[in-house]
Amino acid sequence: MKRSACLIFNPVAGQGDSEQDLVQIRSMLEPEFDLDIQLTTEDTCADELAHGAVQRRVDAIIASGGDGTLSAAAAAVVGTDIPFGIISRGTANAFAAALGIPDTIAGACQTILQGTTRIVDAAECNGTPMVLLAGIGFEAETVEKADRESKNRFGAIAYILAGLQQLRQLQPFEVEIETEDKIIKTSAAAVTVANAAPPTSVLAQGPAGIVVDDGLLDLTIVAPANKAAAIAAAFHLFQTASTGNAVERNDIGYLRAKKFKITTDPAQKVAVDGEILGKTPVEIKCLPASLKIFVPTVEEVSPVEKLEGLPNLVIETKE
Ligand SMILES: Nc1ncnc2c1ncn2[C@@H]1O[C@H](COP(=O)(O)OP(=O)(O)OP(=O)(O)O)[C@@H](O)[C@H]1O
Repeated sequence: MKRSACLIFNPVAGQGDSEQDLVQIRSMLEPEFDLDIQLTTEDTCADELAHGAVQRRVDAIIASGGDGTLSAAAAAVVGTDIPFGIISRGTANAFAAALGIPDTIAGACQTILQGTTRIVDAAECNGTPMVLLAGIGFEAETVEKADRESKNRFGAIAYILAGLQQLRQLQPFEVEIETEDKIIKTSAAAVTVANAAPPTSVLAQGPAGIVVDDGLLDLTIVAPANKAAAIAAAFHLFQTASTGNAVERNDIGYLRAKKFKITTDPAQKVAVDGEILGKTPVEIKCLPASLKIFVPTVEEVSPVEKLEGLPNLVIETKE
């Protein structure tokens, strides 16, 4: 008998042809799964559909859409033992990048079909489930500026444009961060608490790698003195994220803990997994080993050599 799976599909996500995408997903998954396809609408959000599927005790829940759809569906699956599949069709696809899942439809479906699962941590921000990260200050303002129209026109560049626009109005704030064993007070322009983060979420990249199943959250504080320092700090974070080194600048700090209580003066906007949640204060805690996700059987290894395409290329193999 085929396994049952609920496919939650956002028909307006991303910039592709969603009818064609759905045909491709069905042709790959239906031979293996008895698919119950549920389309999101303006009023029926992915978490409502995923909650329904959890109650029906399906064998798998698969979400397909942008990061908004994926994190809303994941939020409903957190704390259950139902495996969760991700098929990204959005603008930034941070969810897939953070969890090491292919962002092509074929690669994502293949990952689900192979059936390998991994149990990862999730988190909770003021009671709302979170899988990736909470951005306080700068990032939340950027999320709000990268609106639907801008994403349709510019794709992922919308976030960079919104970030540059936001840099012009860099507003530092006072922050108090309380962990299980200390209270830290400082000034900051951005505070980011990550359970998992893609390399492109530069403001989360203080530590030398964010581990998604260590039972801990990683907090990064970015506190540049001016716009030039902000650009230098962002570039440094970008570099450290690509090389896997921890940051070494006085205006960037980081720490790890199971939970954080964060207050700011003045109150700052908070974005959780790319959606505006509200304003500070927030309490964020790790929910260890609470989400089972389909992952590739073999981790993709980045190639160590790339020579093809170079002009007049000759490669001689030595004896
Ligand atoms: N059928 C629909 N019609 C209009 N809006 C919808 C529909 N289904 C979902 N939505 C809206 O889509 C938003 C979620 O979009 P999602 O994140 O999946 O895609 P995206 O915005 O293209 O991707 P990204 O977040 O990567 O930019 C939610 O705000 C939801 O209300």
